[in-house]
Amino acid sequence: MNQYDAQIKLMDDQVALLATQGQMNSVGLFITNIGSEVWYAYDRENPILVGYHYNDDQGVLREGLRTKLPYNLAPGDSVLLKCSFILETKAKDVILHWDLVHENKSWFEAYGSTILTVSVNLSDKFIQGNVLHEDTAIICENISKRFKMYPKNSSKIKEFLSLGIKKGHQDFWALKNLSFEVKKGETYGIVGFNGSGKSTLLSILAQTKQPTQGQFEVNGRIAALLELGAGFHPELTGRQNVMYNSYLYGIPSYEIEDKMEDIKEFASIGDFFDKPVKSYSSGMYVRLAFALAIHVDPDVLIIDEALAVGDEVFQRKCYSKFEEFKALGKTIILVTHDLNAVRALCDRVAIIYDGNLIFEGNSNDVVNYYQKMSLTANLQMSDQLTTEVNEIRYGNGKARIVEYKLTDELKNESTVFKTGEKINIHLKAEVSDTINVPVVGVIIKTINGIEVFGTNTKILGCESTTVVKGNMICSEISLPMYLNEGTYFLTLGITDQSNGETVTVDRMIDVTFIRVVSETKSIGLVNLNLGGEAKIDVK
Ligand SMILES: Nc1ncnc2c1ncn2[C@@H]1O[C@H](COP(=O)(O)OP(=O)(O)OP(=O)(O)O)[C@@H](O)[C@H]1O
Repeated sequence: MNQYDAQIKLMDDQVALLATQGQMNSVGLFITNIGSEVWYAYDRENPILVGYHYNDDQGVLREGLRTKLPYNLAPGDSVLLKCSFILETKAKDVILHWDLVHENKSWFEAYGSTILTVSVNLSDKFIQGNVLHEDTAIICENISKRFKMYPKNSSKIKEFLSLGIKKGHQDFWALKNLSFEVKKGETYGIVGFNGSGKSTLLSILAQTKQPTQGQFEVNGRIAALLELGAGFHPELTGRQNVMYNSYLYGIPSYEIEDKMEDIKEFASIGDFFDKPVKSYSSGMYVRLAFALAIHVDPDVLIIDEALAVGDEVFQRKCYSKFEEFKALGKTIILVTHDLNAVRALCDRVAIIYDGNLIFEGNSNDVVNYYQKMSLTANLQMSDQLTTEVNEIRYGNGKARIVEYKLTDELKNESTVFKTGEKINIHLKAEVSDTINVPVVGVIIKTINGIEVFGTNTKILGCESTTVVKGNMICSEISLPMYLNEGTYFLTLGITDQSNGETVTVDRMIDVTFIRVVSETKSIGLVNLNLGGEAKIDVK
């Protein structure tokens, strides 16, 4: 068995390798302590990564790695350096030489790139003690990320050849001074509109991108499910990709070989496990990626939208894995547009808007706030930030709810109901503009925001007639309370559902709450014991 001294992770997209001539298709890394290049045979059977090491006649350890790119790079294209591998060395420092080459049938034909040389002091930089507080899983301080936007490929070459004197790019700040902390065992959600910077943030945490400014630290091993199939090589089989990726996670091959059958079983993709991943459906990609991520035994699991692709059975399997992870005190960072999943899974949530972290709080408050944000066309951040989260109300204003009350079966006003009893929800709204198809609705949620039930006057069979300015909408929705004992929040609203579209007219989120008491005990959110029967025989 090997004894590993250090794990090197080297990433820096600010110093990406740049092809300058010909078509390049491989990235090579040479590691040497004395500066002379190490050559090694290229294995065509295993084209993704070839590792090599030996002690030279002076007893110095030499290493080389090569990664075949799945595409050709043209002049002006660059490639992000990302490397994580186990280095067997007793040396205190090493020098890494990165370059791009063109690999032909039997040999590397030409060089055509800048060669990047990096000195790595292993003792200082990579064998560090844990500097975080032991309760903290992740801490980010003033993280910013700038991308360089080049109008044309040639702008990049021109800038490079002028040694940076002629600026050919514009700066784009995708993240601006983000600071937050995630505690160990927390499930932390990140929501935000398209392009707000969520994936960029996760890539930084997963260490596939570097922040331009700021610092962050992660306590423990991190596994990330980023964009679909990221990290998988299309030509390799699922099994080979598992080996390759676990190598990147810094897990020795004997350890992952022991887990291979479990990974295969969890992924449940049958014979496809031994077929090239380029033949996979998007669902299969996710199954393999998720199976791998949870089996590398991470302390922190990062998930970017990936689960939406899997089918329901697999999603349920993943959610039960989440629960297991949470129970084990592991930390999860989840980016998703599925607000119900955020409510159900996350302890705390952050909203990222235009690269800024604008709001952080418990999942229910943040999701309510975010829903309001989504419906507010012109977001004025300063106004939004002063809004009280427990008074969230929005809509196009064509009608306004002016009165609501809850009554029991005897029409007495109440907020306490027995399981099985009827609840009547009365609502009155003043109309200030024409609404073609007014529909009144209610949503019932648990304290932690899970939507238990929702209905509306349309679903319940009411005919809607057009209302105009000066009219009053009066509605009553009656529902049997089959909820289990507990406290539930009600959201009330009016929508206009003409022409197949649903436009929110007035919506009051979590405007009131009820308490449900139950004489018959049961488990879960609903109580079906009222009509339930049971038999037990002893034979
Ligand atoms: N490599 C890059 N070069 C230039 N701009 C980039 C790069 N990667 C991302 N961006 C830009 O940074 C911004 C944030 O992108 P990011 O993918 O992080 O957003 P997101 O919130 O994850 O979006 P979505 O919800 O659509 O996935 C976007 O404007 C995007 O165009």
